[in-house]
Amino acid sequence: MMRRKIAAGNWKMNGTRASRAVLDALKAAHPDPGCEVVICPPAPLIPLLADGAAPYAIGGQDCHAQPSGAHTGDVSAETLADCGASHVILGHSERRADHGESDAVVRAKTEAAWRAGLVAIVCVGETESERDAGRALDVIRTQLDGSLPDGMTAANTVIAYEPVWAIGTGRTPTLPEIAEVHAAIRAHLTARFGDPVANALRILYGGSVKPGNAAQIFALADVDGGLVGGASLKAEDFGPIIAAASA
Ligand SMILES: O=C[C@H](O)COP(=O)(O)O
Repeated sequence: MMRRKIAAGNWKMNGTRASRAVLDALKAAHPDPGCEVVICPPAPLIPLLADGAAPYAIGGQDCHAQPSGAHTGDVSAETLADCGASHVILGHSERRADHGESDAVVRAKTEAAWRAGLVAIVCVGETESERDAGRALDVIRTQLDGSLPDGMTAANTVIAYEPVWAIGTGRTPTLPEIAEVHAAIRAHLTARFGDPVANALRILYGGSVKPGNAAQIFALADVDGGLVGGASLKAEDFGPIIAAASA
C-alpha cells in the first residue's frame, strides 16, 4: 500500500502575523512537495496562513466538541473550517496534561472535527515511566480504543504517535522502538476497523523530529511522516523535513 506521507508542523503557542513568512519561504523552496504538508499555527493566525496556502494545508491545534455555544475561549471545528483549516490536531499530550483531556473528550472532539469536515490528527503516546514499566503498547492501545470513534476512515483521520518523553527533549526512541509501536498501532486498528482502513491510514511519528533524523524515521515501514514541533518553526529546519517526507 502506497500511502502519501504527511509533514505536519505544530507551531504550538508560537508565532505572530510575521510568521506568514515561514509558510512563504517553505512554499518558495518546495512549491510542489511530494507529500502532504500541514501547518498548524495558533488559531488566530489560521485565516492569514490559509489565504493562498494551497497546496499546503492549514490545521488547528484543538477544537471544542460543540459546534457553537457558551464556551468562553474555545473554538469550534466549524469555525476552524470556516477560517480555512482542513485539519485539526486532537489529544496532543500537552492538551491531555495541561487541560485534563481524557480519551472520551478526545473522542468527542474527533466526532466534532468530522462533523465540520476536518481531518482529525489524533495523538497518542506513553510517558517515560509508562515505557520504563513496559506498558507503552498497553497505554497506546487504550488511548486508541477510547479516543477514536466508530466510523474512522483513512480519509477523515491521521494518527500521530508521540512518546511524551521525546517531545521537545531532543531524545527519540530507537528506530526499532518506533517501528514496533507503529506496527502495533496498525495491527490494533486492523482488528477494529478492518484491513482496508488500517492499511491506508497514515500514522505519523512525533517527538524531536529534526532535519538530521527525519529521513531515517520516515523510511520505517509503518511511519507515514511526522508531526513536528520545534523544527517546524523555521523554514530552514522544516524544509528538509518536507523533503524527507517527499522522498
Ligand atoms: O506536535 C508535535 C510534537 O509535540 C513534537 O514536538 P517537538 O518536535 O518539538 O519535539
